[in-house]
Amino acid sequence: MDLSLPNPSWSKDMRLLFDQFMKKSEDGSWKHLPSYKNKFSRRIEDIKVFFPDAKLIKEKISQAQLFPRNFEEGLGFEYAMFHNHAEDRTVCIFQGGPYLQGAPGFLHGGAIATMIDSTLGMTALIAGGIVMTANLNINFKRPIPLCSVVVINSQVDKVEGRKLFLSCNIRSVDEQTLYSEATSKNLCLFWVWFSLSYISLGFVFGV
Ligand SMILES: CC/C=C\C/C=C\C/C=C\CCCCCCCC(=O)SCCNC(=O)CCNC(=O)[C@H](O)C(C)(C)COP(=O)(O)OP(=O)(O)OC[C@H]1O[C@@H](n2cnc3c(N)ncnc32)[C@H](O)[C@@H]1OP(=O)(O)O
Repeated sequence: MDLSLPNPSWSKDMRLLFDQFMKKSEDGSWKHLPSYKNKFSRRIEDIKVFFPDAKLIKEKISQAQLFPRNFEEGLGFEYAMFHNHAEDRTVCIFQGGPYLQGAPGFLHGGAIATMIDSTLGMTALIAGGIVMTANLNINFKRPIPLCSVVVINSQVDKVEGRKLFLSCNIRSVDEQTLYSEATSKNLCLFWVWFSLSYISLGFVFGV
Protein backbone atom coordinates (compact mmCIF):
# COMPACT_ATOMS: atom_id res chain seq x y z
CA MET A 1 0.00 0.00 0.00
CA ASP A 2 1.40 3.38 -1.03
CA LEU A 3 1.56 5.41 2.20
CA SER A 4 2.49 8.68 0.53
CA LEU A 5 -1.06 9.36 -0.60
CA PRO A 6 -3.43 11.72 1.24
CA ASN A 7 -5.24 10.35 4.30
CA PRO A 8 -7.76 11.97 6.68
CA SER A 9 -5.01 13.08 9.09
CA TRP A 10 -3.49 15.41 6.49
CA SER A 11 -4.09 19.11 7.13
CA LYS A 12 -5.43 21.49 4.51
CA ASP A 13 -1.89 22.80 3.81
CA MET A 14 -0.60 19.27 3.30
CA ARG A 15 -3.42 18.44 0.87
CA LEU A 16 -2.94 21.71 -1.00
CA LEU A 17 0.79 21.15 -1.48
CA PHE A 18 0.24 17.54 -2.50
CA ASP A 19 -2.30 18.62 -5.12
CA GLN A 20 0.04 21.33 -6.40
CA PHE A 21 2.88 18.85 -6.91
CA MET A 22 0.56 16.27 -8.48
CA LYS A 23 -0.45 19.00 -10.94
CA LYS A 24 3.22 19.73 -11.66
CA SER A 25 3.72 16.01 -12.27
CA GLU A 26 1.23 15.95 -15.11
CA ASP A 27 3.79 17.10 -17.71
CA GLY A 28 6.39 14.62 -16.41
CA SER A 29 8.82 17.24 -15.01
CA TRP A 30 8.06 16.04 -11.46
CA LYS A 31 7.38 12.49 -10.35
CA HIS A 32 5.48 11.41 -7.25
CA LEU A 33 7.53 8.81 -5.34
CA PRO A 34 5.45 6.07 -3.75
CA SER A 35 6.46 4.88 -0.29
CA TYR A 36 5.88 1.55 1.43
CA LYS A 37 6.28 0.13 4.92
CA ASN A 38 8.34 -2.89 4.10
CA LYS A 39 9.49 -2.92 0.50
CA PHE A 40 12.77 -4.89 0.40
CA SER A 41 12.26 -6.23 3.91
CA ARG A 42 10.26 -9.33 3.16
CA ARG A 43 12.89 -11.32 1.33
CA ILE A 44 16.19 -11.95 2.99
CA GLU A 45 17.80 -12.62 -0.41
CA ASP A 46 16.98 -9.09 -1.61
CA ILE A 47 18.83 -7.56 1.30
CA LYS A 48 21.78 -9.92 1.06
CA VAL A 49 22.40 -8.66 -2.47
CA PHE A 50 23.13 -5.18 -1.13
CA PHE A 51 24.54 -6.01 2.28
CA PRO A 52 26.28 -9.40 2.02
CA ASP A 53 27.60 -9.20 5.61
CA ALA A 54 24.19 -8.50 7.12
CA LYS A 55 23.41 -10.81 10.01
CA LEU A 56 19.70 -11.06 9.51
CA ILE A 57 17.42 -13.03 11.73
CA LYS A 58 14.80 -14.55 9.46
CA GLU A 59 11.78 -14.26 11.79
CA LYS A 60 12.61 -10.66 12.71
CA ILE A 61 13.32 -9.39 9.22
CA SER A 62 9.81 -10.35 8.16
CA GLN A 63 8.57 -7.78 10.71
CA ALA A 64 10.93 -5.04 9.52
CA GLN A 65 9.37 -1.75 8.52
CA LEU A 66 10.75 1.47 7.13
CA PHE A 67 11.29 3.56 10.27
CA PRO A 68 9.35 6.73 9.31
CA ARG A 69 6.40 4.59 8.17
CA ASN A 70 6.16 2.89 11.53
CA PHE A 71 3.54 5.06 13.23
CA GLU A 72 -0.23 5.00 13.08
CA GLU A 73 -1.88 7.36 10.63
CA GLY A 74 -1.36 11.01 11.59
CA LEU A 75 0.62 10.37 14.79
CA GLY A 76 4.14 10.27 13.39
CA PHE A 77 5.67 11.02 10.02
CA GLU A 78 3.18 11.98 7.32
CA TYR A 79 5.03 12.82 4.13
CA ALA A 80 5.12 12.62 0.37
CA MET A 81 8.08 13.12 -1.94
CA PHE A 82 8.32 14.42 -5.49
CA HIS A 83 11.39 14.16 -7.67
CA ASN A 84 12.55 16.42 -10.47
CA HIS A 85 14.82 14.38 -12.72
CA ALA A 86 16.22 17.29 -14.79
CA GLU A 87 17.26 19.20 -11.67
CA ASP A 88 18.37 16.20 -9.51
CA ARG A 89 16.07 17.59 -6.87
CA THR A 90 13.56 16.07 -4.42
CA VAL A 91 10.88 17.93 -2.50
CA CYS A 92 9.33 16.36 0.58
CA ILE A 93 6.16 17.74 2.12
CA PHE A 94 6.10 16.74 5.76
CA GLN A 95 3.60 16.94 8.60
CA GLY A 96 5.12 15.81 11.91
CA GLY A 97 2.51 14.36 14.25
CA PRO A 98 2.10 14.51 18.06
CA TYR A 99 4.28 11.44 18.77
CA LEU A 100 7.32 13.28 17.42
CA GLN A 101 7.50 15.86 20.17
CA GLY A 102 10.83 17.06 21.53
CA ALA A 103 10.65 20.44 23.28
CA PRO A 104 7.00 20.97 24.31
CA GLY A 105 4.96 21.84 21.23
CA PHE A 106 7.83 21.31 18.81
CA LEU A 107 9.32 18.50 16.76
CA HIS A 108 12.17 16.41 18.19
CA GLY A 109 15.52 17.09 16.49
CA GLY A 110 15.89 13.37 15.81
CA ALA A 111 12.56 13.35 13.97
CA ILE A 112 13.72 16.30 11.86
CA ALA A 113 17.02 14.50 11.18
CA THR A 114 15.08 11.39 10.15
CA MET A 115 13.15 13.28 7.50
CA ILE A 116 16.27 15.09 6.32
CA ASP A 117 18.16 11.79 6.01
CA SER A 118 15.19 10.18 4.25
CA THR A 119 14.86 13.01 1.73
CA LEU A 120 18.59 13.36 1.06
CA GLY A 121 18.89 9.55 1.00
CA MET A 122 16.11 9.27 -1.57
CA THR A 123 17.68 12.00 -3.74
CA ALA A 124 21.03 10.18 -3.59
CA LEU A 125 19.38 6.81 -4.22
CA ILE A 126 17.76 8.07 -7.41
CA ALA A 127 20.97 9.72 -8.58
CA GLY A 128 23.41 7.00 -7.63
CA GLY A 129 21.70 3.69 -6.95
CA ILE A 130 22.14 1.93 -3.61
CA VAL A 131 23.76 4.44 -1.23
CA MET A 132 24.46 4.86 2.47
CA THR A 133 24.68 8.13 4.34
CA ALA A 134 28.32 8.55 5.43
CA ASN A 135 28.01 12.03 6.85
CA LEU A 136 25.13 14.32 7.80
CA ASN A 137 25.41 17.90 9.14
CA ILE A 138 22.34 19.76 10.32
CA ASN A 139 21.83 23.33 11.50
CA PHE A 140 18.57 23.62 13.43
CA LYS A 141 17.76 27.31 13.03
CA ARG A 142 14.18 27.57 14.29
CA PRO A 143 11.99 25.06 16.16
CA ILE A 144 9.33 23.40 14.02
CA PRO A 145 5.83 23.51 15.56
CA LEU A 146 4.30 20.08 16.11
CA CYS A 147 1.65 19.12 13.54
CA SER A 148 2.65 21.95 11.18
CA VAL A 149 3.49 21.32 7.53
CA VAL A 150 6.96 22.05 6.23
CA VAL A 151 8.72 21.66 2.88
CA ILE A 152 12.10 19.92 2.57
CA ASN A 153 13.99 20.92 -0.58
CA SER A 154 16.96 18.71 -1.42
CA GLN A 155 19.41 18.53 -4.28
CA VAL A 156 22.57 16.84 -5.50
CA ASP A 157 25.33 19.48 -5.45
CA LYS A 158 28.31 17.48 -6.65
CA VAL A 159 29.33 13.95 -7.59
CA GLU A 160 32.91 12.73 -7.19
CA GLY A 161 33.25 9.11 -8.24
CA ARG A 162 31.08 7.13 -5.83
CA LYS A 163 30.67 10.08 -3.45
CA LEU A 164 27.55 12.23 -3.69
CA PHE A 165 27.39 15.63 -1.99
CA LEU A 166 23.88 16.83 -1.22
CA SER A 167 22.18 19.68 0.59
CA CYS A 168 18.70 20.59 1.74
CA ASN A 169 16.69 23.11 3.66
CA ILE A 170 13.40 23.00 5.52
CA ARG A 171 11.03 25.93 5.16
CA SER A 172 7.50 26.82 6.16
CA VAL A 173 4.76 26.47 3.54
CA ASP A 174 4.83 30.25 2.88
CA GLU A 175 8.67 30.00 2.56
CA GLN A 176 9.08 32.85 5.06
CA THR A 177 10.66 30.74 7.82
CA LEU A 178 13.88 28.80 7.38
CA TYR A 179 13.79 26.01 9.98
CA SER A 180 16.84 23.91 9.16
CA GLU A 181 19.67 23.49 6.71
CA ALA A 182 21.72 20.34 6.11
CA THR A 183 24.46 18.84 3.98
CA SER A 184 25.29 15.20 3.51
CA LYS A 185 27.81 12.93 1.90
CA ASN A 186 26.39 9.68 0.58
CA LEU A 187 28.45 6.75 -0.61
CA CYS A 188 27.37 4.61 -3.53
CA LEU A 189 27.81 0.99 -2.42
CA PHE A 190 28.62 -0.37 -5.84
CA TRP A 191 31.40 1.06 -7.90
CA VAL A 192 29.37 0.20 -10.99
CA TRP A 193 27.86 3.63 -11.25
CA PHE A 194 24.30 3.86 -12.45
CA SER A 195 22.97 7.35 -12.65
CA LEU A 196 20.15 6.27 -14.94
CA SER A 197 17.58 7.59 -12.53
CA TYR A 198 14.53 5.94 -13.87
CA ILE A 199 16.19 2.54 -13.81
CA SER A 200 16.97 3.14 -10.12
CA LEU A 201 13.41 4.24 -9.54
CA GLY A 202 11.98 1.14 -11.14
CA PHE A 203 14.42 -1.02 -9.24
CA VAL A 204 13.44 0.35 -5.85
CA PHE A 205 9.75 1.00 -6.33
CA GLY A 206 8.79 -1.44 -9.02
CA VAL A 207 7.27 1.44 -11.02
C1 LIG B 1 20.12 2.77 2.25
C2 LIG B 1 19.14 2.46 1.11
C3 LIG B 1 19.25 1.03 0.75
C4 LIG B 1 18.40 0.36 -0.05
C5 LIG B 1 17.26 0.95 -0.72
C6 LIG B 1 16.06 0.15 -0.54
C7 LIG B 1 14.84 0.70 -0.41
C8 LIG B 1 14.62 2.14 -0.43
C9 LIG B 1 13.43 2.57 0.29
C10 LIG B 1 13.44 3.75 0.93
C11 LIG B 1 14.67 4.59 0.94
C12 LIG B 1 14.60 5.64 1.98
C13 LIG B 1 15.92 6.32 2.07
C14 LIG B 1 16.46 6.12 3.43
C15 LIG B 1 17.86 6.69 3.49
C16 LIG B 1 18.45 6.36 4.81
C17 LIG B 1 19.94 6.38 4.67
C18 LIG B 1 20.57 5.93 5.93
O1 LIG B 1 20.14 6.25 6.98
S1 LIG B 1 21.94 4.96 5.82
C19 LIG B 1 22.21 4.49 7.53
C20 LIG B 1 23.24 5.35 8.21
N1 LIG B 1 24.51 5.15 7.61
C21 LIG B 1 25.28 4.09 7.90
O2 LIG B 1 24.93 3.23 8.68
C22 LIG B 1 26.59 4.03 7.18
C23 LIG B 1 27.65 3.29 7.98
N2 LIG B 1 28.91 3.42 7.28
C24 LIG B 1 29.27 2.59 6.29
O3 LIG B 1 28.58 1.62 5.99
C25 LIG B 1 30.54 2.90 5.58
O4 LIG B 1 31.37 3.72 6.35
C26 LIG B 1 30.27 3.60 4.21
C27 LIG B 1 29.53 4.92 4.37
C28 LIG B 1 29.47 2.66 3.28
C29 LIG B 1 31.60 3.89 3.54
O5 LIG B 1 32.39 2.74 3.62
P1 LIG B 1 33.23 2.28 2.35
O6 LIG B 1 34.16 1.20 2.81
O7 LIG B 1 32.31 1.95 1.24
O8 LIG B 1 34.01 3.58 1.94
P2 LIG B 1 35.42 4.12 2.47
O9 LIG B 1 36.47 3.40 1.67
O10 LIG B 1 35.49 4.08 3.94
O11 LIG B 1 35.36 5.66 2.01
C30 LIG B 1 35.22 6.00 0.64
C31 LIG B 1 35.40 7.49 0.54
O12 LIG B 1 34.36 8.17 1.29
C32 LIG B 1 34.93 8.98 2.33
N3 LIG B 1 34.14 8.83 3.56
C33 LIG B 1 33.77 7.69 4.13
N4 LIG B 1 33.07 7.93 5.25
C34 LIG B 1 33.00 9.26 5.38
C35 LIG B 1 32.43 10.14 6.36
N5 LIG B 1 31.77 9.67 7.39
N6 LIG B 1 32.57 11.46 6.17
C36 LIG B 1 33.22 11.97 5.11
N7 LIG B 1 33.81 11.18 4.14
C37 LIG B 1 33.70 9.86 4.30
C38 LIG B 1 36.34 8.40 2.56
O13 LIG B 1 37.20 9.37 3.05
C39 LIG B 1 36.72 7.98 1.14
O14 LIG B 1 37.09 9.13 0.41
P3 LIG B 1 38.31 9.07 -0.62
O15 LIG B 1 39.49 8.60 0.15
O16 LIG B 1 38.44 10.46 -1.16
O17 LIG B 1 37.87 8.06 -1.68
